[in-house]
This record gives sequence, C-alpha cells and structure tokens, in this order.
Amino acid sequence: MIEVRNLAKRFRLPTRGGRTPLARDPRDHDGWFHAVRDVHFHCGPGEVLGLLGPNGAGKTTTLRLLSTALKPDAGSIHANGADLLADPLYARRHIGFLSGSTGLYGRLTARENIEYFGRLHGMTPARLQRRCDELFDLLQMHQFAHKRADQLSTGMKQRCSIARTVVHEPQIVILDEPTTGLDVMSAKVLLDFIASYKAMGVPLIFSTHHLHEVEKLCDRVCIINHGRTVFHGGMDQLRLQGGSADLYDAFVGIVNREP
Ligand SMILES: Nc1ncnc2c1ncn2[C@@H]1O[C@H](COP(=O)(O)OP(=O)(O)OP(=O)(O)O)[C@@H](O)[C@H]1O
Repeated sequence: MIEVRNLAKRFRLPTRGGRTPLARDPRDHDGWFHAVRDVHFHCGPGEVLGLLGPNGAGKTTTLRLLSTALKPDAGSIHANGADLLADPLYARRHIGFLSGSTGLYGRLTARENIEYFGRLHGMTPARLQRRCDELFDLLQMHQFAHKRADQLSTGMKQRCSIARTVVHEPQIVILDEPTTGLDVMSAKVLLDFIASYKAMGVPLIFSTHHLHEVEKLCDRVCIINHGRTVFHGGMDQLRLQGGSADLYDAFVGIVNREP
C-alpha cells in the first residue's frame, strides 16, 4: 500500500535583475512556483492507480517525489508502513520507478543493462539469471536481448527500461507515461505487463494521457489540475462526479470544474 497526503513542492522562479517576475500562473506566489500544492491518493495491493491531468498539472513532479528523486516541502508518503521521507533508502530498495528518460547505457546490450542494474541491487547471479529470463518472457525481449541499447527502437528501449525498473522485484511500481510514443503493439506489451503486476498483487501507479488505458486497467484514478488533486476515487465515482458515462467527457467535466 502506498499513501500520499497533502504533498507540496515548490520551485524558485527565476528573477530578472533581482526582481521577481509578475505572476502568470495561479501557482506563482512571492517568487515561488508551487508545482504541487495538495496532492493526495492511495493505492493498495493489487490495485492500479492512474494519475491523470493536463500538461503541466504536476504528475511527473508528484511521481518524482514518490521515488524520492525530489524532496517535498510538505506532506507525507507512506509505503507499506514505512515513512519514505524519513527512510528514502526504503524507496530505493522497494519501489521501482520508471522516469521519462530511458536510463540505459547505450554501449551495453539490453541484457547487460538489466544485469548491471540487478547487480547494483545486490542480486546474486543465479537470481539475476532467473529474473532476466522471466522479464524477457514477460516483456517479449528475447529477440533483441543481445542488441546494444543505442541500436534499439523506441518501443524496445521502453521495454528494456521497464525491465530495468522492476529487475529487483520491487513491492511498489511507479511508471511515468510508460506508453508515450509507442505503437499499438508495443503499447500492448506494456499494458499486459501492468495487468500481470496487478494480478501479482503489487500496487502500481502510472501516469498517462490515454483514457482507454485507464478504462482497461485502473481500479482508481487521481486527477491533478494546477498541482492539486481534484478527483480521487474509483471509475464509477469518476463517471458520477464528471457527469458522464463516457470517461473522456467525465475527465473534461472534472478538469473544467476547477476554478
Ligand atoms: N525543476 C523545476 N523547476 C521549475 N519548475 C518546474 C521544475 N520541474 C517542473 N516544473 C514545473 O512544474 C509544473 C508541473 O510539471 P510536471 O512535469 O510535473 O507536469 P506534468 O503534469 O507531468 O506535465 P506533462 O503532462 O506535460 O508531462 C510545470 O509547470 C513545470 O514547468
């Protein structure tokens, strides 16, 4: 279970000649940009949570806070009872985080990349071998396992990055826009992967702009707008509060309702 409460993160706005620029965004205040102002949600065992919101809403910043790549200014994050802000090592060991960058070494093969990250997590050679075989099956990577990462297609690189993210069998998985830029077949491999994690009972959070993915996979949804959670709940609740049985219209209804 991962639980996020009242999360906030601000960034210093650049100054011009020592003066703070005029506020251009509702999140600009006194020389700070409040990228995340009040985000809350939870995701339990076997649940998939979809993190949605318009461009710039604060999704990536929120996920980076969860992965402890960024430190929040306020709020709390608990994972399986551990306080991630007090114990960031817990996050490194037990959370698998896929960020926007591939994080792969171009001169290593797909397999060497996964093995390298597995060794960083202290996995034994036997466990690593078993895990690689498992992941290569799950993500259909056998065909390009021995190709250099810098010679892989976008879809192959993304599968490789996901394998790297979960090589150490994390208890919680967080994926930032995992299917962006992928063709239908590559996206399907990743969506099947998410479904298999759900079946294993691992809480999984992913951000996306694709509502059909949410409809297919998510048990709950968190919609962020201007850095705030404006909706958190199940799919039926989303349709009810958004005023439409159509997910797209319900999403637009909720986002437009925010002042
Ligand atoms: N390091 C930073 N310094 C200043 N501003 C930042 C920083 N990181 C993010 N922001 C700002 O915070 C806001 C939220 O960005 P974020 O990347 O979290 O949005 P997002 O919801 O993931 O958007 P998208 O859907 O376009 O990926 C944006 O206005 C962005 O410019």
